[in-house]
Amino acid sequence: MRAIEAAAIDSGTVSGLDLMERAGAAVAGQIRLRWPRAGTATVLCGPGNNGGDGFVIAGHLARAGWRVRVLGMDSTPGADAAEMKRRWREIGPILPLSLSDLHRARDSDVFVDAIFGTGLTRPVQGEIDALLRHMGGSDGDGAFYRSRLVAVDCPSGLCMDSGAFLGRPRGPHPDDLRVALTVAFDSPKPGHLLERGPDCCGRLVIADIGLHPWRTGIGTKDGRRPADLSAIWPEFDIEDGRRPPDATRDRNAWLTKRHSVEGHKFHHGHALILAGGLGQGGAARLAARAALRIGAGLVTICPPKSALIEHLGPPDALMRRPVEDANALADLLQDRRIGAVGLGPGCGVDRAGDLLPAVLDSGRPCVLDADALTALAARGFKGLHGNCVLTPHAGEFARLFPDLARQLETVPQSGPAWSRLDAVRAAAARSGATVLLKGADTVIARPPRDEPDAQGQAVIHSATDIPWLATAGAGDVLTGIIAGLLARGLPPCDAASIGVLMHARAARRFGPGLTADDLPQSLAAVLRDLPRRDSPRTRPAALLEARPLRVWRNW
Ligand SMILES: NC(=O)C1=CN([C@@H]2O[C@H](COP(=O)(O)OP(=O)(O)OC[C@H]3O[C@@H](n4cnc5c(N)ncnc54)[C@H](OP(=O)(O)O)[C@@H]3O)[C@@H](O)[C@H]2O)[C@@H](O)CC1
Ligand SMILES: Nc1ncnc2c1ncn2[C@@H]1O[C@H](COP(=O)(O)OP(=O)(O)O)[C@@H](O)[C@H]1O
Ligand SMILES: [K+]
Repeated sequence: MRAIEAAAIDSGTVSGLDLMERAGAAVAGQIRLRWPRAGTATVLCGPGNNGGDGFVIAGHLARAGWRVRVLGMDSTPGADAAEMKRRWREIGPILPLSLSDLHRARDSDVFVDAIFGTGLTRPVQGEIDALLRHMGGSDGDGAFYRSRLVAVDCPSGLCMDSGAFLGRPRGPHPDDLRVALTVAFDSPKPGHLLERGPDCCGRLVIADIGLHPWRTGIGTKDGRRPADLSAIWPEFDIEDGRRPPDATRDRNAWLTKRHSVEGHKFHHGHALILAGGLGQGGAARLAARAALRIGAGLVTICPPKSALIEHLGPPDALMRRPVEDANALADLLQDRRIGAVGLGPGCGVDRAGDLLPAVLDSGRPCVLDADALTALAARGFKGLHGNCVLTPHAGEFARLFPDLARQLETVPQSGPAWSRLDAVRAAAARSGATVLLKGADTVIARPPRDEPDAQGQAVIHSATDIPWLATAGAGDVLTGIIAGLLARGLPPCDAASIGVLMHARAARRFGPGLTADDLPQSLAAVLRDLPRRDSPRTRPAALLEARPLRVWRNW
């Protein structure tokens, strides 16, 4: 964000003061939209530019007829914030940013948290810490403040790179400041989507402050985006927010129409799903059904011979072929038409460990999940290659990468804190495979390549609005979706990212009461409704509301 802002300011087209004015105006506008009757507002201003935004907000609300109280610090901010502070002083006083002055402001309809934003570098301490904890609720009236709090960029104390509160143990904490509305600028940041972010930010609104040209590269002097940003801003696509960009619509057309009119089923790929012993077949069958639904031309499920009987029922579209051991699998994989392999769900750790070398030696794109990950943790990463996708949940991730998982649990003492994004990128670099860490805040990273543009590309997918997706077998369905997309020819990181997106959309579309069995069926409806080139524009692009957090973000 800082690099984009710097590029915008360096271009001479816009000044820091302009950006601050736009940011403050956007927040004031959101407040007036949600509290249409002018009331009483208390604006809490910190020492930096976040505080600068606060002074702008105070001015806008005052001019709109609100009674505004500003609490601020006795500090000398940078030039832009100092100018905004000076302008506010022409309108009203600045009271001390203290707990006692906050208590005197309890008649307020709205409290604006403009204390810290993206510039937080260390845990908050002293009087401001006490004030934030009071509003958070551990020793105060949290529910009272929560319904009235509007955060500028983020709730203060939250690290925007990680979604962790600096100085606090990871995970929910009674002191965490949770707000009703967060207005952030230009784009959601990782901290809005990861860990505590979604819960603490409340309703998240992304306000456009005119930085697109420097995000996408249009309008910079040499016509390119700043080089160091290319890896983190390749795509921007918020579901339901606005008409999808061309790349997304091309992708949607590909997903629904398949390749060409002349194509036959083999052109749409053949996926192999390996299954386990008798009585364990459900997980693999879920994966196989999902691979069929996402559009693989053929899907074969491969249990050992003794378990074949378990797979004789529907779906009839599924092919069955017994695979006894690694040799049999290696023979089968001589067939070049088999485009991808799914290994792990319901396989049994021993069988998965036995079959794993044959899968890896074939060089075939593969998804390794569940028991295959446990087997992998025991044997190490040798043989993994760039066409492998690992799909661990948190427990499996800790088995595979214990040091990275431990680092994610330490109390962060400085910003930017080590994040899930960092951990998954490190895991991808170490294993040489695409890694997908499952959860409400799924993170996907591919191993770094030599080209600078592609280095460490990662994706965050937020599914905090669909808790019913956390149901037995949902992960098996995801394995099948990704295997199906790999068989259809998508590169591993794309197959993983698009797979997660389709998986979540299927759950969202079905709604509460979902079981994993419903997901493949629901996928058909999702594919049917994907916006395509002729889809109408649904909302103006200026304000993107990302709540429920249906944010698909490619970093
Ligand atoms: N740049 C732009 O063009 C635009 C930026 N915009 C806005 O600016 C925000 C970012 O501004 P920012 O970089 O000034 O950081 P901010 O979050 O205000 O805090 C920094 C201050 O806090 C201090 N500090 C840090 N940690 C602390 C602690 N634990 N306890 C105590 N102090 C602590 C730190 O001091 P220092 O670390 O230097 O000692 C510094 O003084 C961004 O979120 C958005 O709202 C918009 O206006 C759009 C245009
Ligand atoms: N709180 C949550 N909200 C939304 N989705 C979740 C949540 N927790 C987990 N998920 C998703 O649910 C699925 C569960 O997969 P997994 O843990 O492998 O379960 P299983 O092994 O039972 O299939 C994953 O896609 C994961 O991202
Ligand atoms: K803030």
